[in-house]
Amino acid sequence: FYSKANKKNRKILPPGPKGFPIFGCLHLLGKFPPRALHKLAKIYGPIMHLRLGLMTTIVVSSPQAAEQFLKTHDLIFASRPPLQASKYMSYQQKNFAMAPYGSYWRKVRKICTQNLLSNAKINYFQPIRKEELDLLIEYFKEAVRARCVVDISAKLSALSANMTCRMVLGKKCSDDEFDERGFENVVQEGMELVGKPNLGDYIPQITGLDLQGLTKRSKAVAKAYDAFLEKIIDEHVQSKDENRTEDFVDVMLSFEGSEDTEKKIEREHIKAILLDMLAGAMDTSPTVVEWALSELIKHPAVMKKLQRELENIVGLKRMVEESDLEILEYLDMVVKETLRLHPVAPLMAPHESMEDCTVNGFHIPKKSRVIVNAWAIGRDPKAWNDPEKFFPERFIGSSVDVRGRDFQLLPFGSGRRACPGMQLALTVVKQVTAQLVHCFDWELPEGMLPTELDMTEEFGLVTYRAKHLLAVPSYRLST
Ligand code: HEM
Repeated sequence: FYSKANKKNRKILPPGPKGFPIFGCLHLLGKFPPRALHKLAKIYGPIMHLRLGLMTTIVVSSPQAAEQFLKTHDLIFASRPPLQASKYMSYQQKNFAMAPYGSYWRKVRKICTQNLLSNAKINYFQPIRKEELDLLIEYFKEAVRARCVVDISAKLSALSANMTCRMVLGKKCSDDEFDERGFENVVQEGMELVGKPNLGDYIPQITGLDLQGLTKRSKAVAKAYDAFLEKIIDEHVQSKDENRTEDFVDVMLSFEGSEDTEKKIEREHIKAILLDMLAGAMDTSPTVVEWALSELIKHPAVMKKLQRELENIVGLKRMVEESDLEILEYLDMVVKETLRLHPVAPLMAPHESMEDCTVNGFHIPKKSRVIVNAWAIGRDPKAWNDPEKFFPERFIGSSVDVRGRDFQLLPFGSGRRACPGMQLALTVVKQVTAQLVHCFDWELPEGMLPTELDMTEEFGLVTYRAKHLLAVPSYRLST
């Protein structure tokens, strides 16, 4: 009787590969973990258990399983695990993206969504985005005159840095006011460090050894960030210009002095949140545009079809305006298809369970780390026909969207921890992609054929192209 009852009450973890003592399955992650985990999920199933170091990790790899974790049991999985990189670079996880679930996270999410990421604020910053994009178009027009190759990846990254700094910090940031490596490089290094598996996060007993040198690098990046943010905040505090338009730093500083304990936040919180907004916006959107352009160059028929849509709706006598985006249906499909095959945060951000939970009959222990493999979900053959093919037409007549309602397409996540910057991101991605495709034809350098374009991915919290996208523009408009 006892043995029967025991069997009945036994908690069964999801299936998964057995690992080595101590290291667990860390060696299975390979160079590009989303692909390695996708392969393992084909063997063990869409809810898989792995021990990564000493940490219980659950990997979610199908739309149905993702719905269970991000909708049905959303609250239980709404926290984040502690990570070394965030400890050093985000002031002991005082930022918004990695804060554990609770009242602080709720307060910060509200401040950010109301004061930077609401539709009203996005519209308010529209002239800034237009000015910066116009400058980029002028730069490419110069390149047309000089008939030279341009580094699209580098220019997109600079465009995004300028737009983001102006929206968040109220001004562009030149490299010379940062550490000698330059602003964009340090932010990119920070993103890389957050995304790279750090052994200390998986085997806490060896954290102090810093075997990969990642903690040392995180501390150096944190020091550069801190000096920079202190300078920006001081400039805002000391500014006597009464005509200056209020930016996000001013808003955050108004909470520092708040009498209301519900709203009050300290200087370290402000710096951590500013960093989140910079990191959240700077690298993600340009990377999506970079992948979209790569796919369009690789698929000339899709490029032509998108250019035809722009010709019909916008015409060749003017550039694309943000107000045109609503009715550009094929552009919407191209962006969705890009995000399906290249979700720039392919493993999202890690979630952590706050309680024991049972999902599909499997026991998920409290404090498990949960990884949702958006990269694998976008390639699930049960959800997508011919999943490896770049084919925007698959969205014709389909209501599937990227906003977190449809679990087969999760580039921005879903549920409580879903991306709060989605609306801003989609506006920027669509506007920049449309403008570059409308204003220019693009040819690969040195006679390279579209089929020869290297599409290798470089894994990190944001997955970039391993090689910069280079191309030669020629101008299309009649103005
Ligand atoms: C195309 C661009 C972007 C993509 C693909 C993207 C994707 C994501 C994803 C997948 C997550 C994690 C969701 C989860 O863990 O469940 C996330 C979280 C987040 N994103 Fe984005 N994002 C983008 C742009 C932005 C922008 C422009 C901002 C802000 C200016 C931003 C700020 C954040 C923040 C603060 C979080 C953490 C939310 C939380 O933990 O509550 N993102 N994003």
